[in-house]
Amino acid sequence: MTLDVRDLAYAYPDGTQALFGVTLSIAKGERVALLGPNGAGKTTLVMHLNGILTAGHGEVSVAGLPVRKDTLKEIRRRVGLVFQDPDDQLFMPTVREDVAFGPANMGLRGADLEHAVVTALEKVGMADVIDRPPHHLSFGQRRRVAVATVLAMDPEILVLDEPSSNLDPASRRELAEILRGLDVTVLMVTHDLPYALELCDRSVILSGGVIAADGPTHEILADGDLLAEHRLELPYGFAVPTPPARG
Ligand SMILES: Nc1ncnc2c1ncn2[C@@H]1O[C@H](COP(=O)(O)OP(=O)(O)OP(=O)(O)O)[C@@H](O)[C@H]1O
Repeated sequence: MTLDVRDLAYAYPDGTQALFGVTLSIAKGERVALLGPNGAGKTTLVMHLNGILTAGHGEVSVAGLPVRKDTLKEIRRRVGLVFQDPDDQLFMPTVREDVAFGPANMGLRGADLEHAVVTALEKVGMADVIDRPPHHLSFGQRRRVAVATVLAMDPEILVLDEPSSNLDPASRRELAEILRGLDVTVLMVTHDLPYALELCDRSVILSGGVIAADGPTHEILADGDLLAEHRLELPYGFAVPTPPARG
């Protein structure tokens, strides 16, 4: 398994219990959507995946390596977290330096470093902005560069928080094409149910700090009662297509 979360429970220091024993496994190459209403615990779960939070009960491991204080450096290489706001991720004078930051920290230098940077930017179609300051780019371009900053580390799993938010329809579609084309395991937190359907065969609903459903996205999105129970809504008039029969 690329990601293994076992019985993870977590309460914030003020006593708010955000997770109540979450168990979730993701196999290599899967793309999984993490759905759920506001306050469900999605961000809290994601913050455990690369050790921003570690104080909970239970265990998280990435490609067999448990997330602990002494493994954090390697865990942060293995888990590429793309925040909702690219400006939380881009802080260097140029795109090149931002994308180089992670691999340089891992010890890459010279031609190897340049190769990692250029390859990551090519994967998101942003190689032509390599010398530009990130703050001169559009929001959609900055989001793609933010994806490149983590791809440059060659992660085991790419974790995206609301990847389609604030994107215009064309940028939204282009990012979906980029994500579909990557050869990487993906966990994507989203409120955008059509995006989950487009990109992820499997969806998990987290609600009230527990996993309420885990299954094929088209089945979950076709279950109106399940969606309503967890405050999930498809856009008006959106029909979930029936998947082709297997076998
Ligand atoms: N720093 C904090 N201190 C105390 N409670 C917190 C803190 N951060 C989040 N919480 C609480 O933990 C619970 C889970 O929040 P979390 O942010 O993980 O939900 P979420 O599913 O990501 O929601 P959203 O869709 O709104 O981003 C909520 O009850 C929230 O109020």
